[in-house]
Amino acid sequence: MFRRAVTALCYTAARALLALRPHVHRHLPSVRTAPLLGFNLDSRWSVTMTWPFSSFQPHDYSLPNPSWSPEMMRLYDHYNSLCEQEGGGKSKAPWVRMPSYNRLLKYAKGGQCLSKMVQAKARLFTRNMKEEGASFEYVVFLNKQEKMCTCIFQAGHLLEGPPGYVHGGAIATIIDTVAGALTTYLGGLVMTANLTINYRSPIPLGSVVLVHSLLEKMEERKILIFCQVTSSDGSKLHTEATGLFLSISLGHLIGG
Ligand SMILES: CCCCCCCCCCCC(=O)SCCNC(=O)CCNC(=O)[C@H](O)C(C)(C)COP(=O)(O)OP(=O)(O)OC[C@H]1O[C@@H](n2cnc3c(N)ncnc32)[C@H](O)[C@@H]1OP(=O)(O)O
Repeated sequence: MFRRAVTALCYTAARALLALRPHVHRHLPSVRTAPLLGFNLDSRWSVTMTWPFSSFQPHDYSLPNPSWSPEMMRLYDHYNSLCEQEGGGKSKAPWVRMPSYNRLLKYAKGGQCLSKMVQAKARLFTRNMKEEGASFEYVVFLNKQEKMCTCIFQAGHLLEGPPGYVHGGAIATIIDTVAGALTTYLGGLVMTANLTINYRSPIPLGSVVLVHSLLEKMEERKILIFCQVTSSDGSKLHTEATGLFLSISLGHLIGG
């Protein structure tokens, strides 16, 4: 009974979201589900926020906070200056800042009847830390024309792996997140099927790096992405990765 109610609620939210969207890109049918992940793609390929559950606007974690270092702010200001501005300025600009929230689908149930406690407390892995600057501080900029993303990532002290350096799992997480953001833009709801990572040089804890994610190939449901993590000036290669993402239906997430 509860399970059916949750499923019905999800579909109702999805339908409400789709109704909000006046235009759907004709060549990418699965992009219809993108609003579920917190952003909306209109006919000009801009990204605008949607929030289906109430008039309450959730916190956008991709905006600057006091923990951002001068280097993080410098890069943020640089990419932000390349973006479309509210009110129509730079409307031809290819770059868009992607908003980022700490939950995606409020009543997701992971294919089973999750307890109300789990549902209420579920938070996106990369946005679950209250202390600003302690773990993942990042902002993703999307280049619509080039089908690529650049993420500015500041790795906080709780992401330590080897002493003084970032944990390989944390690096994999930010790569998965940035590639996931790009593939969500390109293909709607997606899941990571395969991630292959080569760690080339360690990332100092607390430093700011760039995570570049680029579309390599898109064949039906399969989206192949290439990623590189470099120092903030681009001179040092830290990590390279390829990722295979598969477009999925909403049913794959919320179970049958
Ligand atoms: C701003 C907001 C942003 C939001 C930003 C959000 C960021 C978060 C991003 C995090 C993303 C994640 O971590 S996702 C969590 C980690 N991933 C998972 O848990 C996925 C678990 N796996 C699955 O659920 C499933 O295996 C799927 C969905 C990946 C695929 O299942 P399926 O849909 O049934 O597809 P299936 O028929 O098996 O395969 C379809 C085709 O893909 C191929 N294929 C399938 N898997 C693989 C594979 N690993 N390697 C090679 N090829 C594969 C098959 O051979 C087949 O090819 P052919 O015969 O057609 O040629």
